[in-house]
Amino acid sequence: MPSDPMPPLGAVLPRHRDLYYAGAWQRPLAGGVTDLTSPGTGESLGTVADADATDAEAAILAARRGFAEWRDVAPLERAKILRRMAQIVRDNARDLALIDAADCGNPVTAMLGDADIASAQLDFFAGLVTEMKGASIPMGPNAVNFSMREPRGVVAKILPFNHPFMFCAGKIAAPLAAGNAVVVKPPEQAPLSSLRFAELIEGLLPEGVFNLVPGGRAVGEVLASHRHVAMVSLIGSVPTGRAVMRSAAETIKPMLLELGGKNALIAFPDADPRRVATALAAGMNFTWCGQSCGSTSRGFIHADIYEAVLAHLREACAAYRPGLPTHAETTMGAIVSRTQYDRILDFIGSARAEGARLVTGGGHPADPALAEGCFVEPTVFADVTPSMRIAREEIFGPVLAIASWTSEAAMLEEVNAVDYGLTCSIWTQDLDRAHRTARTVEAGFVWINEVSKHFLGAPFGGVKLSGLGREECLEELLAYTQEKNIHIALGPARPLCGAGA
Ligand SMILES: NC(=O)c1ccc[n+]([C@@H]2O[C@H](COP(=O)([O-])OP(=O)(O)OC[C@H]3O[C@@H](n4cnc5c(N)ncnc54)[C@H](O)[C@@H]3O)[C@@H](O)[C@H]2O)c1
Repeated sequence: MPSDPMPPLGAVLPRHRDLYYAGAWQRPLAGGVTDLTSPGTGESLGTVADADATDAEAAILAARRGFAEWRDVAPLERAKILRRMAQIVRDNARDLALIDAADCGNPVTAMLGDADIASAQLDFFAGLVTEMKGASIPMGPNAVNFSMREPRGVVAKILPFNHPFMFCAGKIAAPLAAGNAVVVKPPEQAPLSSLRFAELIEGLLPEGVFNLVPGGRAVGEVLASHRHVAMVSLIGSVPTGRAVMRSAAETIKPMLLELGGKNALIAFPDADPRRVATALAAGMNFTWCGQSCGSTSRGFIHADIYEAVLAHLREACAAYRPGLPTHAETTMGAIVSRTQYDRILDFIGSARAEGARLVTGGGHPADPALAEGCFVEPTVFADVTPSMRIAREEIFGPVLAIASWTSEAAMLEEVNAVDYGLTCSIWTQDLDRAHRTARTVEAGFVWINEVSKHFLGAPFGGVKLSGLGREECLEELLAYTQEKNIHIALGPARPLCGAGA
């Protein structure tokens, strides 16, 4: 918990509400603006620019010019600038966390953790700049053949609403470290922390290297389809992933996609029911209302420990109490928007109608202080069957669906029956069984007797519909590079022969 009192929100909000490109603040060319509302209180947060396609093109052109300069900055110089950005994030963590709390509804104290993660990512990729290595290939005494890695060019980063600031600051680390210029499209629901970040790092990078275009889908579509964007990276939903792939097809753009999840937590009969219950609550990321791609929103609990786990689970969920996101003691925030709130309540209604057993939660909290905000209690349904909507669809809300099992084979079939494949958490004391299960589940990131955590350096990403590529590791840096092979003929000139096709 922060020791100093929280500053007033008005003192930390960004002064600039426009676009940032070519090293300066720019008005949207068609003058578009959109209103922002705080999801915790329903209060207005003012307006912000709503960029359109022509704005996106202007930012891309600025980024092209920025790239021409940035690619030639020595890697260790680039690293120094990234480290300065990391320090700026640390120095301003509380203000950035408060902006996100007001704008996206996540609790301010938890958002300080987002600032830690973003600054750690900036430092991590700063440390990897010289790992963008090529290789030499033996070709005999009269030639030198080597490959080198180059940055790709302009990289578009299209971001979702659940960790606005962490994604804006942390996810530009790898492309910038590799020598690319970036055009960031922040989430339309919560762009303010990205604008504040742009203010804070103003002047640190050459003009056009970091560009920020607040707007909606129209901006994303231009970024994904434009011939001068060399690569697109999206964190978002599966339908948006498909749309981005279609937009990028014309220009054969490489991409990184971090998409949705409907992840499983599996408990075997030898697992401790209390620890499993705590893991189920922690794995749901109730702090930010389950609005997390990696949330383990499906619990598969062996029948032997099923009721014991459910009994502990009520207590584990009680640790998360919805409260005003900007208050330091709040342990669970608000849903990002009225649209998402209505969607989540609709899922809860479907679970009731389809006969799931409500264990805890199930609606808006009774606290009158929260009446105007988009709050939903931590909600758990038991006896969920595979055909229910809450068993199959990503809710992106604080709704956990639990089922009991007796046949390991049938349970694993059900775990793998969804088209998503991001994370999975396995609870057992039997190492053979844990390892066998980890090999069988279709997921890109698996915890054994652990849940929710990410580990910088360990590849994070999904299989099946959950995405393409891996982040938070060396592979992320390398994804923003392309290989060029160079062959140098040495010695006296010889007749050309054996020319390639
Ligand atoms: N795998 C991960 O690491 C990860 C992390 C966080 C969130 N997510 C996923 O994000 C989703 C929730 O976030 P959201 O509702 O903001 O997602 P979303 O897909 O609605 O929007 C994400 C971003 O894409 C933009 N966008 C929307 N349509 C577009 C189009 N046709 N072309 C280009 N851009 C477009 C949006 O404006 C926004 O900036 C969930 O599905 C969640 O699982 C995944």
